[in-house]
Amino acid sequence: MLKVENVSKVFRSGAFGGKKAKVIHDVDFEVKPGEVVSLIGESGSGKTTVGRMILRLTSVSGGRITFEDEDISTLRGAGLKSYYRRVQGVFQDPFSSFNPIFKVGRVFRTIRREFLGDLDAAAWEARLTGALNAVGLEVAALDKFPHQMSGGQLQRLLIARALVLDIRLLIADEIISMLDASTRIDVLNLLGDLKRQGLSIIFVTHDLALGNYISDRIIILQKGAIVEMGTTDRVFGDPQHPYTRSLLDAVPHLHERWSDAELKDLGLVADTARFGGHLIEHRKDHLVRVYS
Ligand SMILES: Nc1ncnc2c1ncn2[C@@H]1O[C@H](COP(=O)(O)OP(=O)(O)OP(=O)(O)O)[C@@H](O)[C@H]1O
Repeated sequence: MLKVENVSKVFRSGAFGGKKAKVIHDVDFEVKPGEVVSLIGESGSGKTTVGRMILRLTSVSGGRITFEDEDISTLRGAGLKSYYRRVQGVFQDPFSSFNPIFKVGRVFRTIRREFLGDLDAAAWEARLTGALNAVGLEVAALDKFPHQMSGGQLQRLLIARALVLDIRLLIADEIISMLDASTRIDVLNLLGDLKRQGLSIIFVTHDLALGNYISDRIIILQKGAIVEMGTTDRVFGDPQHPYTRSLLDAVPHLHERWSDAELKDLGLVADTARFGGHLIEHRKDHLVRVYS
């Protein structure tokens, strides 16, 4: 579905763009329908730049990106609009996506005007209600101002804004790093639900523990290059690259299960695991609670 083929990125700076910095080196990977792929790496490793290139927010310097067999760099006008109906991004700071002086419903009116002008009022209402319900919000939420909502609710609204379109791929760039533990679980569970409904997700994170929980495949980026890529079980269970190993070593207790006695002491069920220093209770693919 999405193919990122030998992509590189050079940023130019200085007078007349004389200074060049190559920040992405021959990045090559694929995302299949309904697949969650995590891009993991330290700050500055190039995760956001890769996501922005896929979203065409920044250009590609070398290689190419295709979505459903179309080279996205060639898309213009109606073709580009159609692309954004299928591919959308949600970013780290939800507050920055809303203008504080307008009610949050405005972002949905903008989306309708830009992409869904052909829908009549009833079809639009049905679509909007469906998208909001999918993220656990009511239409009444649209009447609030951003400051009247929590970070998690705003993040849900942004996901709903993407869902109101016919998206097939969501780029989720550090979308839970600013949320508190319980809201993180809500948003992760929501992503899990969307994946089960067939949505592909590129989950950008520096947090290996969360990448572990949510992804089918893991891509480890270091200084703009992929150093390791594979199924989540393989990368976490048998890391090949020293950089992956060092990232894993930095996460305490990954994969370590609490003993039954410990769980009993805490009054928890056995289906509980400890990820990255958090104790995560999960049932049937659903996170229930995180204990820090
Ligand atoms: N517009 C730009 N101009 C010049 N350099 C840039 C620009 N955007 C990003 N970079 C550089 O590209 C490199 C990769 O940055 P990027 O934001 O993609 O990394 P990241 O892994 O997403 O980091 P973080 O987790 O901190 O967001 C960094 O060295 C950064 O300084």
